[in-house]
Amino acid sequence: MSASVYRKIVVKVGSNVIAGENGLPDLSIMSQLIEQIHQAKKQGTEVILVSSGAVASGRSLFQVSAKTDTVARRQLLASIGQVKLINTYTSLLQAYNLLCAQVLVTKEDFRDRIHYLNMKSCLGALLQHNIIPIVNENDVVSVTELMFTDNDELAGLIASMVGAEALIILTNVDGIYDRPPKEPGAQVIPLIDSSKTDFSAFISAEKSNFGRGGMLTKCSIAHKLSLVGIKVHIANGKTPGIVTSILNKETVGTVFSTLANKSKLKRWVANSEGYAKGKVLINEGAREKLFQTKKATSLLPVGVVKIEGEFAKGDIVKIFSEKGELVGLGMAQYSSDLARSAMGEKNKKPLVHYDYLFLYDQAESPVS
Ligand SMILES: Nc1ncnc2c1ncn2[C@@H]1O[C@H](COP(=O)(O)OP(=O)(O)O)[C@@H](O)[C@H]1O
Ligand SMILES: N[C@@H](CCC(=O)OP(=O)(O)O)C(=O)O
Repeated sequence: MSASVYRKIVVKVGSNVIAGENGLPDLSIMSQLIEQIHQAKKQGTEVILVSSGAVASGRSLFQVSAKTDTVARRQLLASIGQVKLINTYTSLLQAYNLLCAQVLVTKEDFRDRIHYLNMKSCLGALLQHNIIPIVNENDVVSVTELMFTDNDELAGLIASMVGAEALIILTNVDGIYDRPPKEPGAQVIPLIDSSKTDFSAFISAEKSNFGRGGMLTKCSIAHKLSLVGIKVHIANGKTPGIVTSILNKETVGTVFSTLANKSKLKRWVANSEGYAKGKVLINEGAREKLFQTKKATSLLPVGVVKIEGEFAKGDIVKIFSEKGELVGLGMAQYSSDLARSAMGEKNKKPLVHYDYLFLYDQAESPVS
């Protein structure tokens, strides 16, 4: 058996892969997936599974009355269905003498560095003990604005957190097509240059029956992960042996090229955009200095022209150029009040230290 191309991967499986035509979980697909995870582990790859499918599983157990409102309906189905989903994985893994762990998370758990580190050490301990973490959103408490866009976003955050080399997104199409998949002549794009950010030319907002975010979310996550050196594969989870094929370097599905590797701290910052508390506007001189110098440069108050919103020490802030472009993200070293008083002044402590500064550096060349 050849060694896998990756040492650590996150595999995300969508509701439409887990669920058959009738919306109920498809046992043969799930067992195929588990068999491939077992195979990957034998090839020396650590695997974290991010699995959707709680709502679909709930549907197979219980019929919610038509009068129940949409939020309660989802909570009900997901909370009932998650038990079945994890039990199904547990029994499928038993055949290989493997244990799994249920990890249910919310957006809040990614909000600050302490929560983030707690979750990270739990996942680390599970992997160390050869247990497969199976992650899903905690749909009981994650409602409306507290929700992740979808589990693709969650999987991206997990991949970044654990320092995975790749995220494999298993969906119900063969990859990203050069036009809506049902259009005649549509072809899968094998490799996408991650420095591109506009995917709207060939990706429609169309979603599969039970999907939440659609293909555009997958692309924007793939783009973000490529900036921190994580490869993203998008492939059809219903195709037998698909994970094994990817790990054996076969050309299947779509892969996003990666850009230069970044430190773990920068990975965390890079994936924290959704949690930013305030905005920092910098002048052109500061922007040039941050981008052009070969030296590690921190963001100093002298280059800051405006602070918007309130933030505390340790919060993530968005950094904008004077033209209004989002140029980066950083962790503030002090509060918005102190930042306002230091703004424009020389010889002040950096507002964002270089180690906690992530710049959207489009100039880096892809290293696919
Ligand atoms: N260019 C494209 N290539 C592939 N899929 C596309 C494209 N444009 C839109 N889609 C839609 O994206 C869907 C996959 O996203 P989604 O429904 O969120 O799946 P999942 O449940 O696996 O997360 C496909 O079924 C397809 O309908
Ligand atoms: N947490 C939900 C899945 C939500 C979700 O993002 O679904 P999908 O777009 O199919 O990955 C569930 O388990 O049913």
